[in-house]
Amino acid sequence: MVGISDKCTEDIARERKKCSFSSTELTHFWDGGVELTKRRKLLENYFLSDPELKSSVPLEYLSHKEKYERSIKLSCLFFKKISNWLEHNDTISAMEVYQSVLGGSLGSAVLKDGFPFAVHYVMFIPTIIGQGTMAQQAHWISRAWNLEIMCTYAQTELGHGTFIRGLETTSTYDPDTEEFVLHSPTLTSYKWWPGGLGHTCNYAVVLAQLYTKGQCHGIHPFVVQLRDEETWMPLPGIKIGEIGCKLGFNTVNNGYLGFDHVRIPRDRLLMKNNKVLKDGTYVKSQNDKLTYGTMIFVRVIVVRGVAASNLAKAVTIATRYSAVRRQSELKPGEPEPQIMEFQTQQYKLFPAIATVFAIKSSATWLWDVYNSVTKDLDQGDLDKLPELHAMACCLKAISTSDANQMIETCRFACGGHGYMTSSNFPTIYSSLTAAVTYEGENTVLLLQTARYLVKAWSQRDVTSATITATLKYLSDFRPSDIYQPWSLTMSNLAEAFRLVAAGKIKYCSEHIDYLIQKGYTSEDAWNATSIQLTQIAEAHCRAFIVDTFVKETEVAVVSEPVRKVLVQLCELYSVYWLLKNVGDFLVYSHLKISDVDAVNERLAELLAAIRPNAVGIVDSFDFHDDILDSALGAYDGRVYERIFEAANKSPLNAEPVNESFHKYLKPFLKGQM
Ligand SMILES: CCCCCCCC/C=C\CCCC(=O)SCCNC(=O)CCNC(=O)[C@H](O)C(C)(C)COP(=O)(O)OP(=O)(O)OC[C@H]1O[C@@H](n2cnc3c(N)ncnc32)[C@H](O)[C@@H]1OP(=O)(O)O
Ligand SMILES: Cc1cc2nc3c(=O)[nH]c(=O)nc-3n(C[C@H](O)[C@H](O)[C@H](O)COP(=O)(O)OP(=O)(O)OC[C@H]3O[C@@H](n4cnc5c(N)ncnc54)[C@H](O)[C@@H]3O)c2cc1C
Repeated sequence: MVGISDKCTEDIARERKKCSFSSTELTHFWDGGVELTKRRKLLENYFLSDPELKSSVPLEYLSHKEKYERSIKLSCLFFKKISNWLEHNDTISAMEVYQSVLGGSLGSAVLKDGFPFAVHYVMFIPTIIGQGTMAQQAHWISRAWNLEIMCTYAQTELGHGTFIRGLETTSTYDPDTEEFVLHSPTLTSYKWWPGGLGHTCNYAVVLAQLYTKGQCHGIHPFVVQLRDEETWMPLPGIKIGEIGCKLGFNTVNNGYLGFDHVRIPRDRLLMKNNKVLKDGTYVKSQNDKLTYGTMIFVRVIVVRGVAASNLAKAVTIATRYSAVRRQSELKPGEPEPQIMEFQTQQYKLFPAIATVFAIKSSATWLWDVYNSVTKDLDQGDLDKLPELHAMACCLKAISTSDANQMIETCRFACGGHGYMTSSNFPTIYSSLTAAVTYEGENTVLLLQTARYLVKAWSQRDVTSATITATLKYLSDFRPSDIYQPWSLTMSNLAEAFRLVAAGKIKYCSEHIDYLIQKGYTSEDAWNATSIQLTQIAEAHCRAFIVDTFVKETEVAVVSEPVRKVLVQLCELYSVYWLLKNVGDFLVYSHLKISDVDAVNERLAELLAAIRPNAVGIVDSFDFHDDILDSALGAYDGRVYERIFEAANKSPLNAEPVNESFHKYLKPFLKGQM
């Protein structure tokens, strides 16, 4: 084995030397500034240096029950440590600390397979803020924030996750006792999935159909106590448990919950938006979709906190591995090349790197818009809610779906070793792929965006004076029939994405109208167009992402070498997605068949240009080795030693002969069984 390590470390060191820009500067850009990098590192040192938060036995070798028990122990230690930090440091806000802990990176170094407390912070508290009156906020936020209670968000049921108007749990108001009576009338009405619900939480926001004076008013949020605060026993009428093993999230303690006529006081209905008065009178809010606010919040944070962050990890592992792994021959007789020299390998890695930066720039836009719309909502101004909803839906869907596919591609890029748990791809993949489904299944979310786009198309002339920035290209749209020469400038590429989106939206709208004229109902026409409808949402989202990325590269306060890298990545993102959907560009943009060769050439040039900087770029994500947790992706490149060390942690290697030999194999081989 002597020498292997040196060769790998030399290979990766050489990569770093040939980098044309400062990786540290790109880290600062990625974090949002020098100060934010400092703060992130401070927090990482504080948590990751604590031996109590490290585990000697890898998670995968524990039983399901042991995994859960360890996750609770580590979560308690971890959150205790957060409280200690916040007590003694006021330089970093609580919000920032929780973001970095729950935001997919720091937390994953401690609990690889997810936190049972995550939904408490990410959904319960935001729901109280968004849906509770001032008095309810004062009561519940202080209890939840001080960790006197542990809470979850119980919306999905066994029978319905997407179609939340179809939820079956009922909450019927009884004016005589001024209570609501919660009930699960069927098996399919059992709550199913909420994180931490199984054994970790004693309170939940429960979404249920509100009945008062014999009338149903649709789904509303109620704070419900599930377990006794001392004994943790389920309260009378509460049927509760854990839903069992899953592809991932096995330490999140997702649970089920049923109610048998459980009574709760009237003030447990969160009444910021809708109210039930003592006598049972229902008072409706301006917009019944305000009840859906928490979902928007989570969709917004998933884009960067889950999609970009997990893809960045995967591509860091695969790129570093590709710099030290040598295989095959490029030219006969020459030494085996680093696998990153193969153009096909570059095509697996570099578009994923570009996608991380692309998602990040859109995520920043989305977060800013979310904060500004939330302020408007507090003033009663709902004008920008539809645009926020439409963009949160498509960005959540496209970012998680791209990350899902690209993480798999990064695993493929690592050959057989990518399939080892010690590569960390299984955990990265399983935690990301869940996001394709949770918080709104992606197809369903794309159809929400499509609904907004089709509506915007029909109104584009009437509203062109007030049209929002993300839709302006629809009112500017002129079909691309008039010949215009194709060019590979960024402005032409961005324009081509807009033309494709607008052209496809126009086609879908006309197709729906055509089917309706043929006698379809509008619902049937919608369903019969829905494949293309999901594609218009994707096209709109891609055009938006390209546009946002281009603008970011123009205004970023960075040195010229860093800007050059960003521009190359932006162009690669555009060219890659153009070629993936080349048919659409031929139909709807100025691209002609005779131009396609030049686009393919440009792709090859960009891959070659990014090649020398690839390791430097992924280094700029600056993942601590404990966060990456990968035998293939550690900073020093000592891949083979780490794979070997990880294999020797297998409990099977603790003894030379396993007892199953004596019990079964030997009698079997000797014909005695
Ligand atoms: C730092 C990062 C850390 C992150 C860590 C995350 C870890 C957490 C892990 C897991 C958590 C997962 C939690 C969950 O999954 S909770 C459950 C989430 N469930 C869903 O998302 C359900 C999806 N379904 C829906 O959202 C809706 O039911 C629907 C698909 C939108 C359909 O609803 P409905 O049928 O009522 O609506 P319509 O289609 O008829 O549309 C009516 C109009 O309403 C508008 N609309 C819809 N939704 C919203 C919204 N959220 N906000 C604003 N407006 C909305 C829609 O556009 C229609 O408008 P129109 O004007 O056209 O009539
Ligand atoms: C890891 C994980 C954690 C979760 N955590 C929570 C939680 O904390 N709290 C909570 O309440 N929930 C939680 N969920 C539930 C999650 O929000 C739902 O699973 C999700 O919203 C999808 O709903 P569903 O499972 O009913 O899928 P379905 O809606 O049954 O989807 C099945 C298929 O039907 C298609 N489909 C459905 N409706 C339409 C339509 N209108 N048009 C076209 N196609 C359609 C979908 O595209 C999909 O292909 C979690 C789920 C997971 C996987």
